[in-house]
Amino acid sequence: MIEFRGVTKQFPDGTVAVHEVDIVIPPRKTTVFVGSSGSGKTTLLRMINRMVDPTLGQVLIDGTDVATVDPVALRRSIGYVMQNAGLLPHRRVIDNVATVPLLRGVSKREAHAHALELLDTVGLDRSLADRYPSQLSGGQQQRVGVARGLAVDPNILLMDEPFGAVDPIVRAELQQELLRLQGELGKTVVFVTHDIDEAFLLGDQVVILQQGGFISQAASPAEILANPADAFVADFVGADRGKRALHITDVDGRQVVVDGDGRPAGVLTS
Ligand SMILES: Nc1ncnc2c1ncn2[C@@H]1O[C@H](COP(=O)(O)OP(=O)(O)OP(=O)(O)O)[C@@H](O)[C@H]1O
Repeated sequence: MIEFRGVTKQFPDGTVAVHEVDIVIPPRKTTVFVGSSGSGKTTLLRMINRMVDPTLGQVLIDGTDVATVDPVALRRSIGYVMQNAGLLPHRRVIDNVATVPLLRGVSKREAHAHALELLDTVGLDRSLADRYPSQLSGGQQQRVGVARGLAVDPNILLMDEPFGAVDPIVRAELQQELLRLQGELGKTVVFVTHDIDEAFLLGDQVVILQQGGFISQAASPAEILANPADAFVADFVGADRGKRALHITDVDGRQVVVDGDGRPAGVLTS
């Protein structure tokens, strides 16, 4: 379990990125931070592995304040996947995946064998292992980024807009892959996005942030849709514009569910 207790982050230039955040991130579930640009999502995420330290308050992992843990050791024990995959361009795919285990002292043979298994896990052919990142598609690079994040077998996987830079079709594939992986691996995933649809698809818990790093609501997608905490949330999730309002129409005796834009969403069965 990860817990933020009264966490505020003010940068030296005076910008308050995160304001008095209290939140519990349950284990083995996916929690998504969602909000518009500059609402403090990345800053919150980076406080988990001490890439950023809070100005006030505490971040605890299983009851231990991360401020008491060596930052390098902490970072090497937590998976981190970033936008554009963040791969090292002059290193082969297999070396990119094996980077952190090698730094932790795992033998090269073992690290490479595990890296090949991880390519299987993320749905990449092992024949790609010897390529360089520039010889892969954007979606393949992201998968390598996920494999690298999983390479130390972390309990916690941090993902910062990992699918932001790929086209919508590849993005939908990667989202489904993450759902599959999460079903198999059961990591504590903390995922950042500015896309509410992605948040609702992936999140067991969705945390909606406003400018200034305030949490408007933290709940399951169903709870947020049913009971948006305030007008900001209602607007952000599109509830008040009828975007997500579903209704039922009768087509040849079958009840078809149609969304606010008139698109069929499914058929009602009893
Ligand atoms: N090192 C820094 N120094 C000063 N201000 C910063 C620093 N890093 C972030 N900020 C500011 O803190 C606020 C929150 O930034 P953050 O990157 O956490 O937001 P975000 O929600 O992740 O945004 P985006 O979706 O654009 O990545 C912004 O106003 C940003 O300009």
